[in-house]
Amino acid sequence: MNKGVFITIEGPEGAGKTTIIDMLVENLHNEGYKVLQTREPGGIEIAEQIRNVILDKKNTAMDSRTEALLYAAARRQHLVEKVKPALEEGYVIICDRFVDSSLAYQGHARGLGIDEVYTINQFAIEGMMPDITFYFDIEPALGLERINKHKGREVNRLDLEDIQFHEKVREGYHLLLERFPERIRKIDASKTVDMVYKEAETKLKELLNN
Ligand SMILES: Nc1ncnc2c1ncn2[C@@H]1O[C@H](COP(=O)(O)OP(=O)(O)OP(=O)(O)O)[C@@H](O)[C@H]1O
Ligand SMILES: Cc1cn([C@H]2C[C@H](O)[C@@H](COP(=O)(O)O)O2)c(=O)[nH]c1=O
Repeated sequence: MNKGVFITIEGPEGAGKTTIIDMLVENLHNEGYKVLQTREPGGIEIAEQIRNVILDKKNTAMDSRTEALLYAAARRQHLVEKVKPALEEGYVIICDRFVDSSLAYQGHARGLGIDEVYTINQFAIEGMMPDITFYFDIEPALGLERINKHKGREVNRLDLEDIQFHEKVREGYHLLLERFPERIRKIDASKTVDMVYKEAETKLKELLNN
C-alpha cells in the first residue's frame, strides 16, 4: 500500500515543466512535506546512462521501437529503484515526464500506436500509473522558441525533429486527455510563469488536501 503521492508533469518541449516543478518543490518543502523531485528518462544512474544513449545527437540510426524500449527500460529501473521506495516512505513525488511521454512521442508522433506502446510499458510499470498528471499545453513553435532562447540548455536528438513531429506530440497529448480524463489535468502553459505556477499549485493543493 502506497503512503505517498505520485505526480507527473507532461508536455511538449519548452512548456516550462522544469521551471514550475522547481517552484512547486520549493513551496512543498517550505510547507513541511517530504518531497522528491525526479525526472525521466533518468533520475538514477542506470537510467541516466540510458538517457545519454537515447538523446545522443549522434544516434540518428536509432529505430523507433528501440527508442520506445529504451525509454521503457529506463522507466522500469527508475520506478523500482527510486519511485516505489519513496512512495512507501510517504513522499510526494514530482516526476518530470513518465509513461504519457512514451504514448505521445513514440506511440503517436513516431506512429508506433498508443495501444502498442502502452502494452510494452505495462511490462515495465506493472500497472503503476501516477495519482495525477499535469499536462502543460503549449504550441510547439512557442515551446521551441523558448528553449532556443535558453542558452544553457543542450539540444538533444528529439529536439532536432521537425515541427510536424512536435505538432504530432501535442496531438498525442490531446488524445491522452480524452483517454484519461480522471487523471490528466490540462494547464495552459503559454501564460506567464506566475500564472502557470498559480494554476499548478491550486490543482496540486486540491489533490493533497483531499
Ligand atoms: N511561462 C513561461 N513563459 C516564458 N518563458 C518560460 C515560461 N516557463 C519557462 N520559460 C522559459 O522557457 C525555457 C524552457 O523552460 P523549462 O526548461 O522549464 O521547460 P521544459 O518544459 O522543462 O523543457 P524541456 O522538457 O523541453 O527541457 C526556460 O528558459 C524558461 O526560463
Ligand atoms: C520520458 C520520455 C521522454 N521522451 C522525450 C521527450 C524529450 O524530447 C526528451 C527528454 O528531454 P527533457 O529535456 O528531459 O524533456 O525525451 C520521449 O520521447 N519518450 C519518453 O517516454
